[in-house]
Amino acid sequence: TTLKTTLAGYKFDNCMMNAAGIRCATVTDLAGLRDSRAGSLVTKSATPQPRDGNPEPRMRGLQYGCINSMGLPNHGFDYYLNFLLEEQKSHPQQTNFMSIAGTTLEDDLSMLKQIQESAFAGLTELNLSCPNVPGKPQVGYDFDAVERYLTAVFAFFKKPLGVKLPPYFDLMHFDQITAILNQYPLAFVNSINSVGNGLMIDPESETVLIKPKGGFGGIGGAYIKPTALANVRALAQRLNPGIAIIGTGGVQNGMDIFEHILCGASMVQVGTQLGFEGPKIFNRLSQELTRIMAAKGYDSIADFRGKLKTL
Ligand SMILES: O=C(O)c1[nH]c(=O)[nH]c(=O)c1Cl
Repeated sequence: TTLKTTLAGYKFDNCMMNAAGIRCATVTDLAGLRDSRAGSLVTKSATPQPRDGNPEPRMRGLQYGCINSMGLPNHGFDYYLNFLLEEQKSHPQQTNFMSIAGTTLEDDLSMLKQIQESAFAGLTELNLSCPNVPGKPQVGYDFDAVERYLTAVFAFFKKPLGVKLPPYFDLMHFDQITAILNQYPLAFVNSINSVGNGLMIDPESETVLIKPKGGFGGIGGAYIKPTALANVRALAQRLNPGIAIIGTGGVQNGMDIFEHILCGASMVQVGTQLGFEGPKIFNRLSQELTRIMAAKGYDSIADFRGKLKTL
């Protein structure tokens, strides 16, 4: 039984990795992921300059997941590109991802131009779905903007690139977004980001839990697995076969990873639960998934990827 996977022509020893934003903001965090059983790592979404992010408290663990309104705190584009370039020299056997989330198209294009001209040989994840920058709507919910962004990007960017999408909740929206995405040479689509602008309350103190945006924040964890699986499945059913899918959302155990792959994912990312358990979680998840596959008689994830049955 093997957990290895391929995505956009790149080989990974393990089909699981971190989700951008969780335990990946500093070199120490990133080295911890590299030294774990994860098959790859993705950096915290970068902006051209370092950002402090939103006022605290801005993230809270909950009974079945978490709420966050971090506001894109990060050490800036150069910090993460430098880490990834060093990694290529010290650990050439692992392919990594760089996540970028400019607050304007110009910022995204500027970072992509620097990636294009750099020696970075991994994959780029263009985050179109940060729900927590006050005053900035999610690009992923503005289909004309998605078209404008991808047309501008692919006018010059030749390295492997995918997009991180927000969750959609209407079958027409799945049709519309995939009709756009299928027009571009995307290496992958990563679905989903947190379910935006949820609200969690402390009824004792009759107060919201986080400070930014009156308490509104992105929801992650077990709460969002049904939405995540539906998005992975709907995209897999509609995207050109050349566009791989990364499944993200609601993963707590090996069976959740199995379900994402059954829906069509070639790589599965772990966020909230990684935040709770740390990179050692990939030992547990790998063991659990291996046991599930062995019990079902599957040797590799290709044996069951996308093979969800309907009734
Ligand atoms: O507030 C954040 O930093 C954040 N939080 C999220 O839940 N998803 C994102 O893409 C980002 Cl960029």
